[in-house]
Amino acid sequence: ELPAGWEKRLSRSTGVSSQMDEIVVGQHYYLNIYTKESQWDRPDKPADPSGNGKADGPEEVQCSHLLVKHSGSRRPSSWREENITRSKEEALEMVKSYREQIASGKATFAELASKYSDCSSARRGGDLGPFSRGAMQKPFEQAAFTLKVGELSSPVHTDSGIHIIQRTA
Ligand SMILES: N=C(N)NCCC[C@H](NC(=O)[C@@H]1CCC/C1=C\[C@H](COP(=O)(O)O)NC(=O)[C@@H](N)Cc1ccccc1)C(N)=O
Repeated sequence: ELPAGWEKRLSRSTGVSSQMDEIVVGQHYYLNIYTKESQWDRPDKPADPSGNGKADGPEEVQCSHLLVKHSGSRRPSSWREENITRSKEEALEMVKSYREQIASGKATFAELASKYSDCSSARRGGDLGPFSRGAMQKPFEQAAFTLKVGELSSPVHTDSGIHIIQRTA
């Protein structure tokens, strides 16, 4: 029997949580149901309800993003283009090209976002301002809260289209 406040879980995906060093699939780990912190070692005492607060990463992040919409976007229209018909594949190629230009220093994030982003935040160089969990679509949130400050995401797919995200704070 587990001490109170713990649940035994099976790690189905890699990167179960930031506390885990090695990343394995199919291993059991233990979840503190209060703080959502996880650990590999079987707990020998009741879970501590007062988390140390570092487990879930920052409460709030600030990001800029460059969004390329496609025919499958939930709203295939933007300030740039009334009716967006490009394919998802084409959008992905464009996003990869923008990412490469930014990563190589050929262009700044703000330059490309203000020219090419299909989001109204283009007029602010892609800046979305600060946001906490629960504001953005899940794939976007997961990527944003995993990035370190200054880091550039790989292409992120949401119902809006394909994003490159840069965490700025
Ligand atoms: N700051 C917030 N809380 N604003 C509400 C965010 C709603 C949220 N949006 C998203 O998850 C994606 C990722 C980032 C932008 C975005 C989508 C769309 C474009 O896609 P579409 O909706 O045509 O499919 N842009 C927006 O929402 C813009 N207002 C973001 C923004 C623009 C200017 C200043 C600040 C924020 C959602 N839950 O749908």
